[in-house]
Amino acid sequence: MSQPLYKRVLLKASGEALMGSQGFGIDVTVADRIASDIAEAREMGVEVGVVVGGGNIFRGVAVASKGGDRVTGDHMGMLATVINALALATSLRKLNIDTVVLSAIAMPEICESFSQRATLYHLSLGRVVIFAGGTGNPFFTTDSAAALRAAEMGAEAIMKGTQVDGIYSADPKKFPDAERYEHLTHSQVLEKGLAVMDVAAVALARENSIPIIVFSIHEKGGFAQILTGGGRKTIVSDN
Ligand SMILES: Nc1ncnc2c1ncn2[C@@H]1O[C@H](COP(=O)(O)OP(=O)(O)OP(=O)(O)O)[C@@H](O)[C@H]1O
Ligand SMILES: O=c1ccn([C@@H]2O[C@H](COP(=O)(O)O)[C@@H](O)[C@H]2O)c(=O)[nH]1
Repeated sequence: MSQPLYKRVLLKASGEALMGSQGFGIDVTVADRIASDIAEAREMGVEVGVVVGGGNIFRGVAVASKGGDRVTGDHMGMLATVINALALATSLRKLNIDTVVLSAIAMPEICESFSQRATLYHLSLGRVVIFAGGTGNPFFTTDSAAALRAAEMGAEAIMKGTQVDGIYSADPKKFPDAERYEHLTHSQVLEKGLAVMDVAAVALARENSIPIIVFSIHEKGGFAQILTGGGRKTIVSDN
């Protein structure tokens, strides 16, 4: 097995990817596959924190766009990320991977509450830590939560596992001729307005000098490949 380049990373797993071909909700076979990729990373000795999106269930803008209250919509979106976190934890535990869910919104009957201290404690015991509930605040996204938790857990990189295999000159789903970048700086992502990740997330990663690696979460074994320096991806770093 190749040596990983990182000891501790934050995986941002696409919520939308979890629905598979269903169009909504969670396809357990997809959750199981993503869990097996995380298990592979653990077998390599990499400490893993995970933020899961909620796009397969709910995004706050859906309420706002129909004249509803954005904050309530965002609360619904954050609850969606808790559902996804519980599903992914279930898939990991089926593989005997010790996993804990820490939520930014207290719900003690369901999971532990987030704190940096709890995070570092669970990581030190070799557990996968899944961060649920985003940042706990409306008007943010789980990309921002990923950058925030990466900084708090001392992650060496944010691995954004998404629907596409890197950052392109334009959204490759809308512009098939768009070209993939191998490498960008955080500032270039912001200056060029490349919308694969939101501005707040990229700015926070830049401020804390945390590289972001964008890759496709649909590739089985793709996460381990990226961790060892292979695979198709875009690397965003300081220079
Ligand atoms: N310049 C770009 N390069 C690559 N992807 C882009 C770009 N601009 C827009 N995108 C789109 O951004 C999407 C990723 O955005 P987003 O983070 O919302 O999705 P996600 O990873 O599925 O997250 P969620 O967890 O919210 O479901 C890609 O699937 C792609 O279609
Ligand atoms: O910190 C956060 C994170 C998320 N939200 C809301 O949840 C949904 C789902 O997250 P995605 O990142 O879009 O997958 C998001 O659209 C927001 O409505 C939030 O309010 N705060």
